[in-house]
Amino acid sequence: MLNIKEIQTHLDNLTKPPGSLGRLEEVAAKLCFCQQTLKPQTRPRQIVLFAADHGVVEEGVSAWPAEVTELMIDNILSGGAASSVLAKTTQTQLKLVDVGSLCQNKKDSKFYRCVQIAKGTANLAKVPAMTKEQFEKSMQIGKEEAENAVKNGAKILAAGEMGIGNTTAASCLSAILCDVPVENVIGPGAGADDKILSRKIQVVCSAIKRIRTQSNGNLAEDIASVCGFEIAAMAGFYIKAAELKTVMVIDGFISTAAALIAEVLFKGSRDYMIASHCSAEPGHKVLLKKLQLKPLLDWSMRLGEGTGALLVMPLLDSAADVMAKMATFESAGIKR
Ligand SMILES: O=C(O)c1ccc[n+]([C@@H]2O[C@H](COP(=O)([O-])O)[C@@H](O)[C@H]2O)c1
Ligand SMILES: Cc1cc2nc[nH]c2cc1C
Repeated sequence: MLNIKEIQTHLDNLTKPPGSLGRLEEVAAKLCFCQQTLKPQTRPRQIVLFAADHGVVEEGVSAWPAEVTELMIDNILSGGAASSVLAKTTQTQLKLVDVGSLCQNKKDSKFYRCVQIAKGTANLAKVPAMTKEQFEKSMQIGKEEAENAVKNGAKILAAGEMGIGNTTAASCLSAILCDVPVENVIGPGAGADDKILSRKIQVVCSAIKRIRTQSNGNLAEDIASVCGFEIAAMAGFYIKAAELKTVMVIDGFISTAAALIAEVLFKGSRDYMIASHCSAEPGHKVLLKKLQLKPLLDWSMRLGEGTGALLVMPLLDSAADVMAKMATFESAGIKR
């Protein structure tokens, strides 16, 4: 078993003042510890984007109509989305899994899987978004995706999402799991104006109230009642990645809500997580704090789709290369 002390000793033997590569050293150490080697690998790697729709959109909580989820699925698969572009730039294989969008027809792409649990969740403002069975089924799909990716050789995993309305679900989850006031975790999502925002606050407050007054104490059921199929699938994906001791890069607000579900249901998952960035969505900070993860970037991004996770892949490449390729003081003949 390679321990942190041995990894740190190697880092300090490399030709640089100890600690002078700052957080790059932290990332390098995490890769080494998770992979149990001083020569960690960051390729091949895979990002799986989970897409789904949300019944709560009918309450007027998003600046966009639900149809945009399908249009973006098409865009992602045909290479025009930010995630498609960044996946190419960073040489990360991208797959899209539809776990519950409103799409009627299957798409024609080898990087696509359609396993719709339902055509969107139920409206969480009125009823539970999904049953516990649907929640478990979504998690299972995520687990399968992580398992397949690792079987196919992926050394680094990332998940992302596409789902109009999913910041409302993620806000509910954040308020429940972090036990903070709703105002601390609600933001404009994909561009809500003041009117939409105040409706969103009402909807989230009443869903939380319903859970707090009607919960039978089963946390998984409470989570399911405000979750999204793509969020549950990402949680399953992260749990399986942790079980397989594989490093996973976490994206934005919604992905981090799923990461917290994973940690709650499978303690220790966070040890394999690297937080790529802190989104402009206010709840993201709250979730990262709860998970005790320090994001690599704070670039005011708020797109989702796995874009933050993709953006930091070259940082992981650099960390791995530093570890594996730098000269040591001894090999370079430098006395300390
Ligand atoms: O990941 C984030 O931090 C993030 C922050 C704001 C919005 N999004 C994306 O915007 C969509 C949800 O926004 P909304 O306003 O429809 O709930 C969904 O497709 C997410 O990928 C993502
Ligand atoms: C255009 C658009 C692209 C997205 N990608 C992720 N969420 C999104 C939301 C919208 C509205």
